[in-house]
Amino acid sequence: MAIKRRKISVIGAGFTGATTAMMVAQKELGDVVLVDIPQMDGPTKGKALDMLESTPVLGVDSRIIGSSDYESTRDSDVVVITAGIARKPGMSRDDLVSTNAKIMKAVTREVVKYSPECYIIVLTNPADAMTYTVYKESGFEKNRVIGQSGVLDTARFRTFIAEELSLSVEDITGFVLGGHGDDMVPLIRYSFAGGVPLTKLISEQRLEEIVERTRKGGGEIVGLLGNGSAYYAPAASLTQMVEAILKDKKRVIPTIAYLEGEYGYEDIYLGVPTILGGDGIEKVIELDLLEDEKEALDKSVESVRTVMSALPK
Ligand SMILES: NC(=O)C1=CN([C@@H]2O[C@H](COP(=O)(O)OP(=O)(O)OC[C@H]3O[C@@H](n4cnc5c(N)ncnc54)[C@H](O)[C@@H]3O)[C@@H](O)[C@H]2O)C=CC1
Ligand SMILES: O=C([O-])CC(=O)C(=O)O
Repeated sequence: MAIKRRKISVIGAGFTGATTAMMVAQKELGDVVLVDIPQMDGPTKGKALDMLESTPVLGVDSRIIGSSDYESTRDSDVVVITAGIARKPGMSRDDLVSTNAKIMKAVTREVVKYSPECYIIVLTNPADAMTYTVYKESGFEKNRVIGQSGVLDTARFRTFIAEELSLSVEDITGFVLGGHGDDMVPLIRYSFAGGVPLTKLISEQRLEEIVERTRKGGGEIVGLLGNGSAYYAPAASLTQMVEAILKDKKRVIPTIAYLEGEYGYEDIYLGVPTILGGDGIEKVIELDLLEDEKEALDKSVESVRTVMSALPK
């Protein structure tokens, strides 16, 4: 039997969606379908064609098309959802909940109709509550609906630590747990520079400042951009997750996963370390937490539950 080309659909052709489509194509992870609303049909097709015309120069054979018709997404292996509104300065991610929840429901119905076997990765904010919404609307198993926050939040933390120590970003590891909000929990105890605990290399006060900058990392970019939110690092994070699934890499990365008792929480999507591979979230990894770490995570869970309580029933 002939080997089938992989297909990745990206819903929402705005800043994050278009950048993700380009990065996924550049890595030749498969063919890409970029989808937006009918009113954006021309610009969506235009962006996709422009990307396609870059492939001879880049030397990659990914086909890229733009569309406002979900028929084009038929039989996708992975669908990335970036559709919805982004925050502007002065807003919190949680202010997006009601508008984006409606969009998630509409988008999910179309995605499921054409790709009932796919894996869905959700980026749209507030990401924990939106991933929960997509999970409920899709009727998929929990491992097939995955949210993005931890790769990005950890990448920000790693960037700031690498800058502080003048070391390669590659040699900094870390985990950020909890909801994708200002009370996320960067876990210092599980973060290392070349295997050396960060507490041996950076003062407690400086680490606290870096944790605080990480927590507010999204807001820092929103403030600088003035009219939208981050998209290069979010797109790189999504691309890493798509790759982990399509290549069955079994990466140990933080994702927004559905919890059924892990860490003591039930019926919630939350950022936790997971194994991401060919069957989506193959395992939630439970780290031992100290009392203050658990308290910080409880606080983050409270914030996620508050946002969830605003979801349309
Ligand atoms: N979880 C995370 O770490 C991150 C989440 N985000 C979130 O991702 C979302 C997208 O951000 P951007 O791409 O910067 O926004 P954007 O405004 O550039 O793009 C959003 C696109 O979604 C489209 N859209 C709206 N309704 C749609 C529908 N029903 N079907 C298909 N497309 C639809 C819009 O036409 C627009 O092109 C926002 O909610 C943002 O807050 C952004 C960065 C990181
Ligand atoms: O801050 C935002 O609104 C976008 C986002 O989630 C991030 O960049 O972390």
